[in-house]
Amino acid sequence: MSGGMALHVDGLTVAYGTRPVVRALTLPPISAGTVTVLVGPNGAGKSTVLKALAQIVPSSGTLKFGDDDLRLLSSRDRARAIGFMPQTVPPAAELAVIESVIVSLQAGYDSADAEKRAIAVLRRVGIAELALRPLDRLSGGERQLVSLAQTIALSPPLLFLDEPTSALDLARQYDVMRLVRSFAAEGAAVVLVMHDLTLAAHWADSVIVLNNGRLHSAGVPSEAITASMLQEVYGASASVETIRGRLFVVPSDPGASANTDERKKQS
Ligand SMILES: Nc1ncnc2c1ncn2[C@@H]1O[C@H](COP(=O)(O)OP(=O)(O)OP(=O)(O)O)[C@@H](O)[C@H]1O
Repeated sequence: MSGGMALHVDGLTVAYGTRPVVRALTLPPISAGTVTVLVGPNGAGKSTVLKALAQIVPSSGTLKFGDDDLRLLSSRDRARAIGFMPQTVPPAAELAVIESVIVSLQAGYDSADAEKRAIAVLRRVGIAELALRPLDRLSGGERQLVSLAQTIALSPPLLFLDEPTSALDLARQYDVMRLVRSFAAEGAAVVLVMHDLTLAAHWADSVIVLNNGRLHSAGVPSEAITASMLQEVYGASASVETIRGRLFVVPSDPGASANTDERKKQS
């Protein structure tokens, strides 16, 4: 943890038109040096919360990092302070991968050494070999990794990542989660939206459960991810098992095991 700094979200409210989507949301302080995962059903308001934190959508309420009011930052200071990775990767401009990272670097710094720094960022994300490839000729997963590289380029102390592993294969998911932990180890406060609760439980320090634009519960993964929460918030029948000290969400749909038995019989 870096000196007890924390992100404070108090009374956050967001409306699209006249429809409130996030309602007076107050979160537990999100400490620098930790990974927090925001979970909840489709439409709960997770992406909207991240966008409000990154000030991509207008909102009201308090947003502070330590003593700094995030709403008062200049656009350059904001680019240095906040990295936001959207759920949907923006349409590919006609740029090479390395150029897209240089553009992100230039949002916060003068361009000295930008190329060298961009290469270091691509290495860190494990995609240096893509440097000269045009963005619009990448696979979905490659494109998502480039989006992550753009987001972390300026090493911001606040990282907001919306489903950063959704297009990735299993090994790459683990790579990205390891990377996320390393940003936290270097002092960042990282907030991710994720749907995979088992993956979230393995990597997060805290889990925040959103339901219908409000805080349902929050805590360490074993406190927040429970069978009763899954039933209440998702309407899902599942149990939460601990295997070798790790938490797993296991569906209790009897149809699922019947299918498995059926498959065994057939093979
Ligand atoms: N630009 C927009 N204009 C109007 N309504 C929106 C807009 N974006 C989202 N919404 C609505 O706001 C609510 C919250 O959406 P949001 O994307 O924050 O949910 P989410 O929890 O991230 O969902 P998902 O898990 O499906 O990505 C939804 O009802 C959605 O339809």
